Amino acid sequence: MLTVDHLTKTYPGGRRALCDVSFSLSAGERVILLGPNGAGKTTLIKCILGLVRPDRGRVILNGRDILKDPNYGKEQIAVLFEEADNSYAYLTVYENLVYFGLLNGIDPKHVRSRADSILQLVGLSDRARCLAQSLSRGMKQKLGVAIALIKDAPLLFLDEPTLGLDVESQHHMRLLLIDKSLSRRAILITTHDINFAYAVGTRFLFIKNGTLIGNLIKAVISNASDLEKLFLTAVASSK
Ligand SMILES: Nc1ncnc2c1ncn2[C@@H]1O[C@H](COP(=O)(O)OP(=O)(O)OP(=O)(O)O)[C@@H](O)[C@H]1O
Repeated sequence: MLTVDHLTKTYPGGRRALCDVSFSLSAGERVILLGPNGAGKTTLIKCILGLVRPDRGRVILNGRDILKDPNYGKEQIAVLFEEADNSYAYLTVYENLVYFGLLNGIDPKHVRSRADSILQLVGLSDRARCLAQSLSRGMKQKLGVAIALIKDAPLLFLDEPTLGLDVESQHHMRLLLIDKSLSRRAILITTHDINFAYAVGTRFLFIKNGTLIGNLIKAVISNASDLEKLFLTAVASSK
């Protein structure tokens, strides 16, 4: 579905944020991007989305180069950035979903029932009539995911989706991401939470200093502490 091919990026006046990064992502996969602070995770997502222009490389989605055809990329990828407040404070939860559904081309005849089912999926049905501004941080995060999901894009990118969530909300986020209703999508997630990563991921990419230093499928990893050990070893042994 998605092929990232030799992406390289140096910010003006900065050091290299991405160095020859290549990987692929198929439908049904939940790929976790793990890396220390400043490793290049957000830059990678932004380059794929065309929000940051890479110096070199290609991003091929269903055979089309989305760096040359950014509208196709925007259509096909839903994204939630770290701590991004993507909702309108003075609309209710439900109104936000209907608004973003319509904005993303959902048929007006179906947008309400789709909003209902997404709210149920993320566990926000009982808050449907609340103003977005009245939600707690965790609930806002759920609304953010709901807004990303209503787009019905085959690719979903989530940048640190559990940041600031309490234990129960983290648990719900895990259940949501492995729910069978999302199983046909390809999901790319950045996180620093190893337990969450292991519970949700089907494959793990390790990145350090802009370079991919590991690409492991879940079958070769026994548990979350094994994942942590493999990650720390890869980070320690790369320059
Ligand atoms: N707009 C920018 N201008 C200059 N340098 C930047 C910019 N954005 C990021 N960087 C630098 O690029 C490198 C990669 O940053 P990036 O935000 O992609 O890392 P990250 O892995 O997402 O980090 P974190 O885990 O802390 O969110 C860092 O050295 C960072 O300082």
